[in-house]
Amino acid sequence: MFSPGPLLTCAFAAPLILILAKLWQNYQFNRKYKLPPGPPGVPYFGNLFQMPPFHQGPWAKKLADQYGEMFTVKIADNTWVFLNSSRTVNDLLEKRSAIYSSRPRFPFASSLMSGDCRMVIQPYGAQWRSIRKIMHAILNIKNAPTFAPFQDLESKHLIHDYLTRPTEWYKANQRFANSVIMSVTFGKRMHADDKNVDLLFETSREFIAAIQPAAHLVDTFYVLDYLPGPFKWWKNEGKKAFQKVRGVYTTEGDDLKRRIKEGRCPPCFATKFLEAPDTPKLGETQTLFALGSLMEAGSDTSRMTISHFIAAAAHDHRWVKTAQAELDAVCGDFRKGEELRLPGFEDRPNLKYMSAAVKEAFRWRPFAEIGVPHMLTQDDTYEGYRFPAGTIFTWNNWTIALSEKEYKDPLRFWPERWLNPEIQGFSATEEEGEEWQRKMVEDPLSGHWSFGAGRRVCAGYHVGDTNVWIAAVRMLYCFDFEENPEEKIDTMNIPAGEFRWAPFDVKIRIRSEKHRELVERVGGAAVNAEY
Ligand code: HEM
Repeated sequence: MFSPGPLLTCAFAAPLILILAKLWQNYQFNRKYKLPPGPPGVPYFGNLFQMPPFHQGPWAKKLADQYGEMFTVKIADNTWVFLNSSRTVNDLLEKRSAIYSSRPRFPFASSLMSGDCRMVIQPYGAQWRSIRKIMHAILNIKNAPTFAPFQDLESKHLIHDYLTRPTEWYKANQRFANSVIMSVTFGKRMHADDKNVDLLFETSREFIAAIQPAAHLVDTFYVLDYLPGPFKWWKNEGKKAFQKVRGVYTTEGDDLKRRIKEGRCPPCFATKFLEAPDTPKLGETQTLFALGSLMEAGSDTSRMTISHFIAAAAHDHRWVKTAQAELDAVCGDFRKGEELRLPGFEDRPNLKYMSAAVKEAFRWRPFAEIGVPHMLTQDDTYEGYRFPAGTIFTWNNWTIALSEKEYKDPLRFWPERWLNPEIQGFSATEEEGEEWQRKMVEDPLSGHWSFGAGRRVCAGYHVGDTNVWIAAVRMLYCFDFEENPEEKIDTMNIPAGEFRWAPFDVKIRIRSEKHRELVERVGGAAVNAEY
C-alpha cells in the first residue's frame, strides 16, 4: 500500500537542505571575502527584483548616494560591484586592467545569440585579443585620414537631410553614422531606405536588450544552462536571434563579394581583411561577426551621442550662442555679409569651444548608464575589501557623470567646464591650465568615462569622437534647434536607444538664406556622390 511518509519527509527535508547549504556557502564566503556594503536582497535572487530592466542610471545613483564610492548588488549568481567615483574606476579598471578586463558568462546573449563571436562580450583571452588587434588596426588614430573624407562627405549629406527632411533628423543621424563605417569597412555608402540597415539597428537593439542585467534568466542563473536540451525554453529564441544577425552580416558579406567580382568595390578594410593570410583561421562566423561588430558598435553609438547633442542645443541656448559666435568668426558671419563656408577638420585648432561642447555631449547624459560589466579574473584586495575572481565590476557612468563631487553643476550642459580648470576646482598656473585645457579638448578619453575603461575601452573612440565632432560643428553652424514649448525635452529621460521614431520633439531651422544656399550647394553634391 502507498504510504506518503517518505514523500512528505523529502518535501520538508529538501528545502531545509537547500537553506542549510546556502547558509554554509555564505559562511565560507564571508570568512574568505569582504565586499562593499549594498542593499539587502532575497535568498537566491539577491537584488534581482530591485534593479529596473532599463534606464538603471537613476536607481544606481540613489544607491551610490546612500553607500558611497562602491556598493555591491547580487543578481542571482552574479555579484556586481558598482564603482561610483573616478578615483575607484582609475584604481581598479585602469591601473589593474590586466585582471579587471573580462566579461561575465552570457549563455544566452553570447553563446546562443552570438555564437560566442560578438567581440564586445567575449571573455578576455586569445580570441578577443586577435579580434581587438584587427579592430585597432582599422580604428586607431593613424587611420584618421582614411575616415576623414567619408566623415566629410557623409556629414554634408547629413545637413542636407536636415534641410530637406527636418522631421526625420533621427533617421539622418542613423544613416550618417552607419554610412561612415560602411564606407570604410565595406566600401559602400548607405541609404536611408536600405532594409539591411533597419535590420542591423533592430538586431543591435535586441542585443542591447539581451545584455541588460537579468534580461534572460540563464544569463544570471547559470544552473539553468545545465538543463537537458528540451527543457531550455529560451533556446529557440536565441537560435532565431543568431540566424537573424548572421543573416544581416551575410547580406553585407555577399554583396561585398559580388562587388569585388564585378570590379565595383573600392579598396576598403573588408577586402584587405578577407585577403589577409590569418583571416581563414578565424572561421566563417567569427569573420562575419568581426566585420558585423564594427557596423554594430560603430553606428548606434555615434547616433545616440548626436541625439544628446541636439537635445542639449534645443534645451539650453546659452552655450549655443557662444558656440555659434565661434563658428561664425572662423567660417563667416552672415550678419556681417561675409562669405560662408562649412567648418572642417582643419578648423579644429580654432574651434576649441565646439570641441569642448562635443566632449560635454559625451558626459552630459551617458547612454551606457551603468557602464558595461568588467569581470575580475583573479582574487584581489582593495582598501580593506577582498574580491573573489568572477566578481563583476562596473563604472557607474550616470552616477559619476551627474555627481556634484566630480563636476560643478553637473546637470548643466556647460562646455566651459573643459576650458577653465577653475570650474573643475583645479587651481593651476597659466601654463598648467593651458596644458590641462589642451588635454581635455584634444584627448577624447579625458575627463569622462563614456568610452569605458582599461583594456576594454571603446576600440573606436577616435572614430566616434570625430564622427560626432564633424556632425556637431556643421549642424550648429547651419541650423538652430528649438524645443517644442508644449512638450519640452525631458533631458533626464531621453530614449536615445530608440531608432524607429524621434526620441524627442525638436524644431530644426536653417539660420539664414545664406546658410540655405551653402547647404543646398555643398550638401546636394554630397547626396549625389557615388563611388
Ligand atoms: C560615438 C560614440 C561611442 C561611444 C560612446 C562608445 C562607447 C563604448 C563603450 C562604453 C564600450 C565598452 C567599454 C568597456 O567595456 O569598458 C565600447 C566598446 C567598443 N566600441 Fe565603442 N563607442 C563609440 C563609438 C564606437 C565606434 C565608432 C566604433 C567602431 C567603429 C566602436 C567600436 C567599439 C568596439 C569594437 C568595442 C568593444 C571593445 C572590447 O570589448 O574590447 N565604438 N564602446
